[in-house]
Amino acid sequence: MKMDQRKMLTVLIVDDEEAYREVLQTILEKKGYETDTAANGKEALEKLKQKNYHLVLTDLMMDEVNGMELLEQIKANYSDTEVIMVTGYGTIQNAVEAMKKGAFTYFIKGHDTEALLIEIRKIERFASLESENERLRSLRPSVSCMANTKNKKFQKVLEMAEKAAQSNINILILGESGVGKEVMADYIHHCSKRKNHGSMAVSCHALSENMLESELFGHEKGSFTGAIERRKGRFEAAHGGTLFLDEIGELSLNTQAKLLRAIETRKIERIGSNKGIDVDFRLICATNRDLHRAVEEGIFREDLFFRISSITMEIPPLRDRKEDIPDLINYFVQASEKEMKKKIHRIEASVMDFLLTYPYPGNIRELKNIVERLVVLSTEGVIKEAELPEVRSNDGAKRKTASSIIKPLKDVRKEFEARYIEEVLMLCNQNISEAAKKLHVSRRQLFNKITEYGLK
Ligand SMILES: Nc1ncnc2c1ncn2[C@@H]1O[C@H](COP(=O)(O)OP(=O)(O)OP(=O)(O)O)[C@@H](O)[C@H]1O
Repeated sequence: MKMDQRKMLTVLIVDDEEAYREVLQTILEKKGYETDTAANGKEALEKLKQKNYHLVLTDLMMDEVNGMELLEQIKANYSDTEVIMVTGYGTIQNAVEAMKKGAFTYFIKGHDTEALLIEIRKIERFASLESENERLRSLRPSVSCMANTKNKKFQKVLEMAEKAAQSNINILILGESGVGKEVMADYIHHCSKRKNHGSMAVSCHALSENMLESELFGHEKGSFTGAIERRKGRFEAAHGGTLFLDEIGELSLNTQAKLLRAIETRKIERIGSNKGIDVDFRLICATNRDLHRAVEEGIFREDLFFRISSITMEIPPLRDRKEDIPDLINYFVQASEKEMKKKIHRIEASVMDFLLTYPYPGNIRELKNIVERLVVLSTEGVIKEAELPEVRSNDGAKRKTASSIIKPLKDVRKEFEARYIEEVLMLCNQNISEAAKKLHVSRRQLFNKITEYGLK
């Protein structure tokens, strides 16, 4: 049974001895548990109809539906409710029997109630643990979509992420634009002990150097024109939690030096102040840039690269994990239905065929956009082929969506680069050293490209 984080465990105490009911009620209420009482099994069943209880603490021997019968009814009809059987000395054998029938444990009347409280705390932990997972799922619906991946390579990445989440190690997430690097960073944060503290995301690409530094480190009032009041930066806001730096490859050398110092000393200074402020953060960075290359080109500090990449994981592009496309389509259709208050009853086979086979250069982001658009344009609950903004290529076989005609320049560059390298390799009989020489790049650089584009 789900337990709201703020709510306490709800307990129903069932005993025909009024004095004993009251003793237990007083003890449990002192611990902050919400309690109700019933004088026998029959009364308890009535109460169970009206309210959800996490736990029923029941005496074994009672008239009108005894403890064992009550247990059987609870396990049959309220399977999430735990039962602790309370017995006298002479009936321990029955208590053991009760556990076989699904009771959580038993408690012997007259024993130290501390033992009972320990068992109740266990139930409480289970309930809140379950609710935490539940909360996670409802907060981040995309997480369940990711966690249920059918792709072996991505499963390994997820396993690595879950393990890495347990430590404070710095993590670098690689992958093409739109593959879900930020979603992964979020997942790691929520799998970690830091989940109850903030997770701050900063895109290093979107801001100018000065703005970015002010965003990261904060500033004192009057430290620059426009700094009309003191402002805490993201490092401070992420204290105790996670700092996610997206597009880390875009940082200027200047900011890289400041970031390196913050990572090494775990201290930052607000702009306009030289007072060191302690900050405790887990750093997750992401990029779709080739950082090795950026290091070789001298535009990314090697020491910073080593610092941020204690664990590096690469999210495969969507075209390499096609087995996840059906779940993602379902997820985005449902999410769009909810958001747009529309109901989709049917997707035409040709649209489905397209969605399942399209190569998605823009990865999950592109799939999401296409599905959202299709749901908007749907009529009478049907997504039709006519709604697919398609153009047929000359041979009439391949279809492309309008969103794929105009692509980000960097994607086009990559596609061209991949095709060109492939051609040069062919001319050089797949000899990498020779091709590298002709292309004026190092053998390692070329090798990285070949791996990146999956050319071999
Ligand atoms: N597993 C998933 N389930 C549902 N939605 C997802 C999933 N992964 C990514 N998305 C969605 O796809 C879009 C792109 O995801 P995200 O921003 O995490 O990608 P990214 O790799 O960080 O992109 P960029 O490199 O452009 O920053 C977002 O709208 C995100 O919500």
